[in-house]
Amino acid sequence: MVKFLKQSLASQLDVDLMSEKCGFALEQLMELAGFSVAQSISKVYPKKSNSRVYVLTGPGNNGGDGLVAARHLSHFGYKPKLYYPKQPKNEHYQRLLKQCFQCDIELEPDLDKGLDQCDLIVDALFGFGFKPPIREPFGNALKALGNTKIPIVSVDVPSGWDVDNGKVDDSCINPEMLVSLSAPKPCAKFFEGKYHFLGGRFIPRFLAKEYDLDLPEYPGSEQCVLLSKI
Ligand SMILES: NC(=O)C1=CN([C@@H]2O[C@H](COP(=O)(O)OP(=O)(O)OC[C@H]3O[C@@H](n4cnc5c(N)ncnc54)[C@H](O)[C@@H]3O)[C@@H](O)[C@H]2O)[C@@H](O)CC1
Ligand SMILES: [K+]
Repeated sequence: MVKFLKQSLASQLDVDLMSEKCGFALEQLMELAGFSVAQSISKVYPKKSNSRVYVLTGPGNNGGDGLVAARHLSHFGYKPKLYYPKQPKNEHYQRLLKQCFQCDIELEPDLDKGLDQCDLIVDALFGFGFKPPIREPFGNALKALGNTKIPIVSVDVPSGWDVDNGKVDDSCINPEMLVSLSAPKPCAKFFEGKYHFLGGRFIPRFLAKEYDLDLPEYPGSEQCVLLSKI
């Protein structure tokens, strides 16, 4: 079984990946992370019955993964829409959003309407950078996700959960699928959904060793691996 990467170490790993030590750019990692999320979704939710995907996109890199996943899902034949209430001004995010628009992905700022008209939700609001308490408008969005019956796919961390300790109360969201990125965070121990994937296949072997990560084998050239299925 893989080891869990607690919040402080996940941030440190991120820094190491993008330092001179490893030489990655954020754009590269995010592309691979988001692609692995889209690929995981395509393995579980057939596009015929789950084509309308509402991607809830947060203000940080977890949201960036959501934008990348939305673009790839569109290429795979799904019909994503975005909830993106806090759009960062920096060029990287502006480019990711433009790429979504060029794939005919629209914004749906009306949360109720977006949830009403989708078959699948991608929760890309917050990952390992989340620090409670929640600030609006995201409290509202999480409340809506906590009440819906539509399946939720959470990117890296179920949004609103404590990264190291899991659910903070009964109103927390219950994703059906979790795609952990690079390595599962400790909150994944409390995940009770059906499908737990690992994606973000970019950790160099020496770094995995340094962080004492026992990563599973990815099958062939796949970008994701199913860790457990209930
Ligand atoms: N090393 C990796 O594995 C990689 C991780 N990536 C993604 O990057 C994520 C981490 O990204 P970040 O460090 O940007 O963090 P997040 O995107 O998890 O969250 C940070 C953002 O959320 C806001 N925020 C934090 N707490 C809040 C609260 N209580 N209420 C409202 N807003 C709040 C912050 O102001 C910031 O904009 C990972 O979970 C993963 O999805 C990938 O993009 C790239 C590589
Ligand atoms: K998330």
